Amino acid sequence: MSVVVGSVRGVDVEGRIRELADQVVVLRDAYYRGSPLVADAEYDGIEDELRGLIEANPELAPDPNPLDQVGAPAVLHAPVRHSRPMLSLEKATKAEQVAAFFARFPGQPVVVMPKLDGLSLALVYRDGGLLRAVTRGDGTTGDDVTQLVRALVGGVPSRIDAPGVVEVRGEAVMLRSTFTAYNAAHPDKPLINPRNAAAGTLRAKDPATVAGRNLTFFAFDLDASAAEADLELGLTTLGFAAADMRHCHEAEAAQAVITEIEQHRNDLDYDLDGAVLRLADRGAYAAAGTRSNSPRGALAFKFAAEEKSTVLSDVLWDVGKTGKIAPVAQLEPVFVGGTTVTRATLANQEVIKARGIRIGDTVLVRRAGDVIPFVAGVLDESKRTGAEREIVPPSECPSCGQGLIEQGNSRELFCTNVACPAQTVRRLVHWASRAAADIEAVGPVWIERLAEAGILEHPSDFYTLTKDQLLEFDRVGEVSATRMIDSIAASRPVGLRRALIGLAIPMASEGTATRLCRAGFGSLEEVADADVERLVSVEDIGPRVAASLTEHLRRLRPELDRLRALGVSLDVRDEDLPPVISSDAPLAGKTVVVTGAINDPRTGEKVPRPTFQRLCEKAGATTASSVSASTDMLITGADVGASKLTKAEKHEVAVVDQSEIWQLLITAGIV
Ligand SMILES: NC(=O)c1ccc[n+]([C@@H]2O[C@H](COP(=O)([O-])OP(=O)(O)OC[C@H]3O[C@@H](n4cnc5c(N)ncnc54)[C@H](O)[C@@H]3O)[C@@H](O)[C@H]2O)c1
Ligand SMILES: [Zn+2]
Repeated sequence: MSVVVGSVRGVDVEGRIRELADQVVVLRDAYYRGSPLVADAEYDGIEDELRGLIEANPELAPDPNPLDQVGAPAVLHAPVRHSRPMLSLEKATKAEQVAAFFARFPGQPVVVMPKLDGLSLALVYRDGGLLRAVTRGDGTTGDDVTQLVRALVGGVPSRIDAPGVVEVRGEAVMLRSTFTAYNAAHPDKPLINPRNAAAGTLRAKDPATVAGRNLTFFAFDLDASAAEADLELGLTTLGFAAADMRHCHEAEAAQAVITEIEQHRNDLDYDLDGAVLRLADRGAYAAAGTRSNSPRGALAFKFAAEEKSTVLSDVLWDVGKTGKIAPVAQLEPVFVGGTTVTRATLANQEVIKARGIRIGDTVLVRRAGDVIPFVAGVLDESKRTGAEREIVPPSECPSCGQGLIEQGNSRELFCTNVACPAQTVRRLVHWASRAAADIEAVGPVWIERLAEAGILEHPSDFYTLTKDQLLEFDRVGEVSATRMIDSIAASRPVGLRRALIGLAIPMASEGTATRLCRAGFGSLEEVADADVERLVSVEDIGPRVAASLTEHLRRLRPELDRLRALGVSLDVRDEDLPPVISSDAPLAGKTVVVTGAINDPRTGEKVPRPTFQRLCEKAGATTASSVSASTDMLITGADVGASKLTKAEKHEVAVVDQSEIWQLLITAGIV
């Protein structure tokens, strides 16, 4: 499209190129200083348009061309020149571009790995000792951040077993778990996203000011005269955690790995914004050389954006099932994380205050996987017109009008009225939800109508509904009334675990319900009658959760009796008991590690690794994520990384092809 714009505007092309080039410079500068003005996806759009115009009109290329430059002329505290430039990467979004990359290097194996979203670091070792750690900077000169790296970055060995000068490059990321924990502990100064957090951490002048902001290093590049030719093997032999690399010999296999990485991007504890393809052989990579700002021997495949900016048009205060009143952002529709988002959470009033968010602001919205979209912060405050409005928390419940109470450090608001209509509806909707009783045919709209009519207040009321009662409502026929009654009836065997989930006890999670079942509780009444002491003896149940369980279940005790009387089972179900593994299970007592791509041999279909691991567990195995001395067996799928095999060899672990395990699973009747 950008090229069309250029040719239509004709004489304007030169002006447009200048405008875009200026924008790129300004946006990069802000970004590398730690306060981005737009989301990455929008910045990339500007670069793409500029690139398109310059390709169509090479004679109009600006001089200097910002697209030929890397990073930004950052403010450097302690400049260090790199041994060779730290470059950007050529970008691809289509399978044809992957095929073209393979065609350029016939016969060369390629590793495909996640493109981690952090910041790159060069680690220089001399005679085994860490000499310095340097940021990318403008690609030629970076900042010496050795002190900070020693204090805060995990995965950087202070000594390695290698002579002479060795340079390892990789990405320092803030793990998602660290990011979440940090923001929970510092509601007054939240970090906007893990990438920005990592970059900001290594810009600090004094490690003390960024305590707790721990980062993790994953290596993806190695310069050493006496190391293995294979990149991954070279890195892991020296003791570095490498980005998960998969060896591929042709474009199709690489494309499959790229797709797999994208599909599983949210199972990982770090952000990734794409996959990187790179020649596996270090010599071949070096021989391929570089362009003005990117190596020829690598290619970055970009994934769909998980962050975008949009306008916050309003804030509503939503009453939840536990009475919590939470701010919900109303957004101008924006396509992010694979769907169009119009609502996002704003957490609580303290978060709003800390992030300085106002109605009318251009905000950054983040949606990663199944995580509820949330407003991460305000972008570009200079866009404010003065028409923005403060976000004012309500002083009374938007549903029942009762005064609110504030709780905890983040001053969360609660309506404590047990008869609050909004809460009643939310609790009923929760009881009917899939994770609980799963009353599929009675959706939220119906629940609200039935509650308004006064015939639905407690979960037990579902089980007294009659077809005649339903037929009295507008637009309800015989068929839908029967469907609803049948669906309610089918939910009677709900059982201990899902009934407990359905009752939405504050602080009790789905995991709490699972653990109570596994700990030997036979019914919900038994949980309700247990004292705190017995509850805390269950693994992972602490005193606060136990107190909440006893308090709320005691209040709900009459409701449990009503449910029972109406034929609802609150007993533990077989499927919720710990699996019984007999000593003759085919993998009993074995600790196994699964690696590579797993396919069901009967259908040829791909099987996600966690699913296959669960099958192994059913066969008696304990699964682990990495090979160690206690591993009994490494189960290999297709395209296995060299490092796992080397490690298995080192620890004398049996390497077993997946086909043998499938055979065991089939014979034992597990699949
Ligand atoms: N929001 C903004 O205003 C703004 C402004 C400028 C740049 N940006 C963003 O910054 C990025 C700019 O590109 P860039 O040149 O910094 O990075 P890039 O996207 O070209 O990729 C190069 C970088 O990828 C990293 N990387 C992660 N995993 C890797 C792996 N396995 N192998 C090799 N490299 C790996 C390295 O740090 C390397 O420096 C883009 O994502 C862009 O959206 C945003
Ligand atoms: Zn209320």
